[in-house]
Amino acid sequence: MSHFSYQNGVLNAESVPLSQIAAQFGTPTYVYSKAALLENFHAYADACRGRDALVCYAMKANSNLAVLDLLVREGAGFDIVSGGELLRALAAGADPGKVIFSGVGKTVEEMKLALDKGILCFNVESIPELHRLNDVAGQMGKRAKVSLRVNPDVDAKTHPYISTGLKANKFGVAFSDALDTYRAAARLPHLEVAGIDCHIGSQLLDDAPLLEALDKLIDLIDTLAAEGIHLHHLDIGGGIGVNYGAAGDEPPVPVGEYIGRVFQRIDAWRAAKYDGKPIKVIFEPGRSIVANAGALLMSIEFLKPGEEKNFCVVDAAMNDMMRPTLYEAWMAVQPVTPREGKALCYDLVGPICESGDWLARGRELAVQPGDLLAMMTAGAYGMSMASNYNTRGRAAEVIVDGDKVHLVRRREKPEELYALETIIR
Ligand SMILES: Cc1ncc(COP(=O)(O)O)c(C=O)c1O
Ligand SMILES: N[C@@H](CCCC[NH3+])C(=O)O
Repeated sequence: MSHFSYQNGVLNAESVPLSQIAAQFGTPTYVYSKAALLENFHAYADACRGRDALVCYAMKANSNLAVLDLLVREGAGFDIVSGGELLRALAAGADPGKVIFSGVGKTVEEMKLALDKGILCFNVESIPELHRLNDVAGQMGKRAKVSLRVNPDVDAKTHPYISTGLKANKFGVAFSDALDTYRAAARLPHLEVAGIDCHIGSQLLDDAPLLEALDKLIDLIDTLAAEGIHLHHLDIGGGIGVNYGAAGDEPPVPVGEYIGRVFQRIDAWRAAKYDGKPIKVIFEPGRSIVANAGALLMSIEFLKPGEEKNFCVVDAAMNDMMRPTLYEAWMAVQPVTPREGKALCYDLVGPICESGDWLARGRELAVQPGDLLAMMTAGAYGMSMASNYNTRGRAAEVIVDGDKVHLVRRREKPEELYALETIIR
């Protein structure tokens, strides 16, 4: 169910008109629906109920503290990729015992911080990383729990920039090297081999590649068990993709169905081969928790008819939402208060000095300067990828809860953007 809908001719977030939010907080503003966030998280959590499972929200998708806090209160764990994300998760009250640390380039300082805070597991991606973590843990008198991120060489059939599980990608340990790498890890005194992990890519609409990767991990767990290396958890990586609403797009497989199929396979395997030994299952969804819970609200500055194209110049830009220019991603754009009248075909562009500064192309819109537009399904990889390019302050963020609106990040002021810099005299 969408928590953004037209009521009395105005697009609402839950029961608040977006026009009211724009009047109160200005534009561009990210608007999130609390009900949608919770519903999306519960699609995972409910499907895992009664199971030894953990949903670790991949906070890179949207790391606003208020979003994290809502998920902490629902029992979420977190998938982090930096020391900064760890501190952010802890600031939101996360239980470090539910935090897993992914990423190919963990620094010594990040490892120290994570060991000090007592995270659940490091998802290690290479042999040099294993050695670094072993050294750091040894110096601290600790044993680090590790899982190897195995690259199962499965085609996720998604955009090449967000496909991560192929041999050509920088991520993980090659499947053919996994056994030797586990043996090496098991010999290191300050590591405890705890699990296995993979993440083959993002925005997967079909779960077949995910299940193919799961089968490969299961085979490897059996091979390891035969060598006396017993794993306690299996982490299958990111979640299912979302429906961005482009014409002809396939709908994503429902989250509950996907998780059901994961447990079916795991149950069949444990009954047949793994002697019914317990194994915790970890999921790392990001996009599917937050994407459709968010919209980017913007105003039209100018309409600029061109010889070849008409441009609709808005006050949001590629620094607020990178997905279109970075991946040629199609994002839905809706007028907040639709007008009667002739629609024209527009490219939606921002004020940044780059031809790549576009948010949508070839959209039929009946609009006037000053009108509000909402970019839909913008809650994931929107604000978290925003920058200050062109010395633009990042957008405000609000969370709507029923008829209440909470400002959860105020708009940056231009003078804050150079406050960290120093002139040399
Ligand atoms: C290691 C890892 N886990 C989880 C995710 C989250 O993926 P998604 O947002 O597709 O659920 C990502 C991002 O692709 C990732 O790199
Ligand atoms: N940032 C990407 C997803 C990358 C996922 C991170 N591994 C997007 O907007 O679709």
